[in-house]
Amino acid sequence: MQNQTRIIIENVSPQLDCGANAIKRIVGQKVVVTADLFSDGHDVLESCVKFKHESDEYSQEVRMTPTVNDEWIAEFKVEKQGFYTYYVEGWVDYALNWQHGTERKIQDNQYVKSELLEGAEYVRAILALATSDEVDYLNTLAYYFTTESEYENAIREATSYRLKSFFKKYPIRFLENKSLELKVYVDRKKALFSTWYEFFPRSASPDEGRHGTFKDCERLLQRVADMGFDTLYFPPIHPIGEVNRKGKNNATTAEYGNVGSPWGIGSHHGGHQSTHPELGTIDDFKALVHKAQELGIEVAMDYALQAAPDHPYVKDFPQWFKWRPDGTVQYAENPPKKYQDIQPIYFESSDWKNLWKELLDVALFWIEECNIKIYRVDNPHTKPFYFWGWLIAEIKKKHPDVLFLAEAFTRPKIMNELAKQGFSQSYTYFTWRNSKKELTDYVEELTQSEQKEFYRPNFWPNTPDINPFALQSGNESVHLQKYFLAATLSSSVGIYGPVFEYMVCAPMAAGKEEYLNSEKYEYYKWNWEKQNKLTTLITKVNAIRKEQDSLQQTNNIVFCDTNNEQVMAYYKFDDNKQNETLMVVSLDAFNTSQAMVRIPLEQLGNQPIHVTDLITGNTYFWDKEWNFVVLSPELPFHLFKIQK
Ligand SMILES: O=P(O)(O)O[C@H]1O[C@H](CO)[C@@H](O[C@H]2O[C@H](CO)[C@@H](O)[C@H](O)[C@H]2O)[C@H](O)[C@H]1O
Repeated sequence: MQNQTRIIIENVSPQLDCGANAIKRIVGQKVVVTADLFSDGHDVLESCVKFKHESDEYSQEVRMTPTVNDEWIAEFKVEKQGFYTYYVEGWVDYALNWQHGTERKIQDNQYVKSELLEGAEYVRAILALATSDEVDYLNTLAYYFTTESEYENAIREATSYRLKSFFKKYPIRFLENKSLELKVYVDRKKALFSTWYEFFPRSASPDEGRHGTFKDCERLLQRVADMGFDTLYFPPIHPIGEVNRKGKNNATTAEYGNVGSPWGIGSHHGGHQSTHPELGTIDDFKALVHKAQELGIEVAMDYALQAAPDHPYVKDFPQWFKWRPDGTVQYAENPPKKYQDIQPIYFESSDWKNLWKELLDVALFWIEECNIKIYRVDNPHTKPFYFWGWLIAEIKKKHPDVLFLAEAFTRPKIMNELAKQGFSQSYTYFTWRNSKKELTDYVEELTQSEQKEFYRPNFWPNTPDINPFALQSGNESVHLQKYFLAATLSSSVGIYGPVFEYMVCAPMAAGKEEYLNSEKYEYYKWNWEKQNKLTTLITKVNAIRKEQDSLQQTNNIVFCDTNNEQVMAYYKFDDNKQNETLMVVSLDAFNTSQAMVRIPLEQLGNQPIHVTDLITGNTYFWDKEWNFVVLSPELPFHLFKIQK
């Protein structure tokens, strides 16, 4: 049967893949919904957005208002973690249409007796819905509209705002139409705003030549907290395989005493639900996580689904690996990288249900036993998308607080798909974006395309796998720039800590982006007491990020023109425009840079501004559109708070 609705609803936004995937928000954010709505003829339309949290029985609704060219808009706030659904509903509002037409006839001095009788029908139709204190007024109206002697009162009330508000409140949704149901997934704030520090727990020992322990890590927590980091990410903490163990500098054979790569998980000491004996016990780890929490730090664990040849899984569940005719398993790879010390999990195994359950149990074990709430997921793009969709949904059902960072450095569509499958944050190409154009284009792509709805970037200037060419000079100014850019362009930032802070930079070989003597294959003794300019400025920038709401989100950004290719500037604002900042960064690590910066006058309300550099405390008054700045390699950025 043909649907008789007269409303066309098109271009509902935001939406992802026709509702197949959810957009993302954090608690307290708004979803601003727009849609095109129109019908044949000239009748008055009405529309609303209906939304509902998965735990609610009933939907709530907000009315849409027309903007231009048949586009309508409304917004709603998401208050709880988990899924919300929303859709647009539209109808021809015959009551409002009646009021609109009657008003025009009255203005034209026409006699509207028949229209008033019709109006009485609309008034009676809403009587049943009205509250007791509204009923009297509506009854009076019905009386006026049907009584000749009350004609003057009737035409006054027929055109009144009061009646209009009744029709708005109790709409008669005749032959309404509705859009597809869409989804938004709501996370806690940490999903959007986080400051990560990574170190290898085995390098936490203060004693030369001694393997670090969880207890040693506890002593470093205060330092991490003092620097303003809120997320401490550890590479895997499980027993490390002894068979095929890697040696220093990625050697495929280990020498006596080599500690191996922590991602080579599993040995006779246990697998993914055990801790490396030299780091300590599960109780020690629990104590560390607890102490970190007291200092406002969440410990993020690595979730790396692979097994060393001597992992207990290999013997106990051989069906979870793909055996070749020669009785071996092909080692794992992330081309061109070769991981000769680990075997990939076979997700298509005929025993896949038990396998998947086990992998879920691993994640739940650390969540439920040790209160872990953040996972950095190793190489998710080498495992099936549908597995991640399932796993994340299963965990979120019980623990909506748990967040997942996708460590996938691969093709853009694959990285996007992982985010759509539920990853809360993702690594990015920031690490390799250096010039003003590269950085601007990349951030605009992340914040102005559809990606802004589902992909939460986490900017890392370096990782244990990536010693980027840009940092290999060991130049302090470049390190300062990189941290500043990462921490102010994106609301989530992370560093592979001591190596970045202390500007360790020797590459494994010329033309390679791997670290020489990488901590991935040996432990270090760091002089954690050492403070330098980088430590001080990172601490300062992190403290400012905590105070300035505009730096706690990524999408509200506008790049500003400058007349120097080595100087970039960008303006950020919070959702209510209560907090506004302006960043100016020199990309020249060797020379003083001067530039004229064009401030975004329109966004600033076309008025003069005071800018206070939150790093130096200096204030400037800018009453023109173009303003002069000078930056030196010693302090290559301004972080201005804007005041009007
Ligand atoms: O493949 P990616 O570049 O995304 O890197 C991640 O996964 C790797 C495999 O887990 C991991 O590689 C390290 O561990 C391997 C297994 O022990 C070892 O063979 C590699 O030499 C070592 O780099 C990498 O660290 C991780 O970030």
